Amino acid sequence: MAASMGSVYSQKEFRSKKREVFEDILEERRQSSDLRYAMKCYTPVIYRNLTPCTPSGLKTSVLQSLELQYVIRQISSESGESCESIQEQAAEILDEMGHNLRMGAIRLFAMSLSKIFKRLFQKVCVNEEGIQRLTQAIQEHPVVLLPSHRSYIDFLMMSYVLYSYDLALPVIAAGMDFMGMKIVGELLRMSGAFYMRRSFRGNQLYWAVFAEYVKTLIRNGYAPVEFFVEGQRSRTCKTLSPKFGLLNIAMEPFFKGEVFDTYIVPISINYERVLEESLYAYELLGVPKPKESTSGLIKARRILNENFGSIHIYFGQPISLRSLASGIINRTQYNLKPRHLPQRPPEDVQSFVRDVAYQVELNQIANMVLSPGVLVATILLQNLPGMDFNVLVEKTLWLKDLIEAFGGFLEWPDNLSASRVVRSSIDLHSNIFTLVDGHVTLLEHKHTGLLTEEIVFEQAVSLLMCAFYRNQMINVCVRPALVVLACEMVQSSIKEEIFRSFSFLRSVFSKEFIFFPGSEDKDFDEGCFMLTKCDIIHTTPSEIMITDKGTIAAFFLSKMFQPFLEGYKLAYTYLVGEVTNAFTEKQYISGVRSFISRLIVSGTSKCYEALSSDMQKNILSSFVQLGVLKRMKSVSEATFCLEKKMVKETAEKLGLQMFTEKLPSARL
Ligand SMILES: CCCCCCCCCCCCCCCC(=O)SCCNC(=O)CCNC(=O)[C@H](O)C(C)(C)COP(=O)(O)OP(=O)(O)OC[C@H]1O[C@@H](n2cnc3c(N)ncnc32)[C@H](O)[C@@H]1OP(=O)(O)O
Ligand SMILES: O=C(CO)COP(=O)(O)O
Repeated sequence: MAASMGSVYSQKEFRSKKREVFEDILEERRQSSDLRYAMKCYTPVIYRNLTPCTPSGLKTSVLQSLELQYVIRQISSESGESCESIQEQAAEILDEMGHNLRMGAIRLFAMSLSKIFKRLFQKVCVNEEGIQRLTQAIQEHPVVLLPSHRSYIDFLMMSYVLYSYDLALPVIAAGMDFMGMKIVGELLRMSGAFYMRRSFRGNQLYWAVFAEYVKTLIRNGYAPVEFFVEGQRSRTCKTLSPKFGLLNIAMEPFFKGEVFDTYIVPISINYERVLEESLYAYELLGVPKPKESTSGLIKARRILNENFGSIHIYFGQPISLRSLASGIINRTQYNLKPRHLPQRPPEDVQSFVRDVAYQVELNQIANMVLSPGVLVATILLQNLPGMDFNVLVEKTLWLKDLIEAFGGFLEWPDNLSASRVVRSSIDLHSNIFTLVDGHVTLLEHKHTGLLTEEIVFEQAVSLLMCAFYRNQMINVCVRPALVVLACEMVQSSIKEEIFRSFSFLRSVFSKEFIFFPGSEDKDFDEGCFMLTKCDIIHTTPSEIMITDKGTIAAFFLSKMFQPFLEGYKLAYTYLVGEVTNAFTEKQYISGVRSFISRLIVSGTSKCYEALSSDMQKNILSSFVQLGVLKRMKSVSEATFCLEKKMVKETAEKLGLQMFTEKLPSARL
């Protein structure tokens, strides 16, 4: 029943396994009383070895645990503070943290969310087999639910779906942002939220309380534990690199033999249109995220008049930790010390946790159900400022075949003509695309006069929103596309040279896209397999050639990733040409953003996507990894400085034109 790391399918096998039946759970809601649904008899499927425990009983058990008592004594002996006072601090942390799951709150949400979801969404489709697998898993072992994270709707919808299918409601790791929301903060806590600080490195007591709280939830099998391995909502709709801390904690009861097994369930939630789409674009351009507040929530009610299309929720194959770890993790090492002594995870466990996190995200990506709007956005971005509607329809059908051949899963309404499908996608995204006199254009991009920084900003907002939807399928294309880019950059057909260039690009873009650690060879082979399958390349044991038939597709894939390539080049130009001293991330982002904005105003570049703070943060992290930048930790804020010799050396060593070809002059 459960997939294990050894038997985990490759991307392409995963995708062929996805043609499952989806049920629209809003259909029944549109035909029967929401009040009856909210008040239904709810006797959920639960873990067979469940240790019943009230929210306050849970906190008491955490406070009295051997692990936490040990840490309290350790802190007391180091700090000289009394154990009683530290115990009080621990109790306060638990009061701030602890969930307070109540059926009353759940039923209130069931009623209100039914009305809200029916207003906002056309359908909410759930894969039935996924629910059946989850029902089985919940009864057998403690379950960790790991959904993708694109919207606040994610966690509301997760509990809503589990309630709808009479499954045990999850307890959910929630950032502190929500706790401060008047009334809502406590409502969420009563709906299963447990609150945690965004980051608590170095806070030994907080980490010990938090870790023991989560491990007690897992040991008791109290409820499925839900959290977002990405750590926050993705503003670009690309999967964010995983956070490991909470996952490591959730896996520890298994490592220590306190539970026989634990199921990790990757869940893919894909939106035809995301509520926060425009907020994300402004945030990526430097406008701070509005603080979560109840008044803000009430003001946002105007979106109830908008249509956000359909949602697809794919519950993936539950992954058995026991199967995954067999032959990889030597669990006897945990028996060498008393279990209650906190232990930093050993190296093999750290890399295992990292690998599980990446595998979960690759599963989330492989199981995303894409909508036609993703194709329209991708094609329009390559035909700015606009294009003929009929040509768009033709190209959309062509791209649909390519994406399906690459193993992507498209929800395409077969009962409608292609032009109807494209037309309804344009209508759904009428805040991004316009269709006038048979011509489709991207909003704000019809401008013909002189550009100013203000106009560039508005154009960037609509372009980033369009890129947001293209990014829903970018991980489906990344492997073949990097092979194509490598072929273009080495200007040779020698496979070995192309592989070297591919590996470099894969490491440069390791923060932009999700690659399983250490799987360069496998990713290269998979990229070549996908291109060969579509006749885009021809390979011999030592060569790779782009076929005549494949030039259009190759060009398309290359152009799709051009914004990333150009964005990294522009950042390199800025760093080498403009930066002299050490700088903070904030200084860098504002400096490079105005540098690029000036290039766009002057017509030297059209790389609006490089204005995004997400890309610039990834560039910093990537250049540090490459040794092009050095990161200096400091008490307040990390600073960076250019390793000039490394920059040239790195570029020559890797022989990549990306760093050697003539670049636009840095000083304007
Ligand atoms: C019927 C209808 C009902 C409806 C009813 C509605 C219900 C509705 C409920 C509302 C619910 C709201 C839900 C909001 C949703 C969010 O608010 S999402 C945002 C908050 N959640 C998360 O971030 C979860 C994921 N985050 C994490 O896992 C992060 O690790 C943590 C736990 C936040 C810590 O982050 P961090 O401090 O930045 O550090 P991180 O790198 O992750 O690792 C920290 C430690 O982990 C350990 N670690 C790191 N790497 C590894 C490794 N590879 N292996 C092992 N250990 C490792 C180390 O000990 C490390 O510490 P150091 O020794 O390095 O200092
Ligand atoms: O993840 C969160 C809410 O779901 C909180 O973090 P962000 O607002 O950064 O996404």
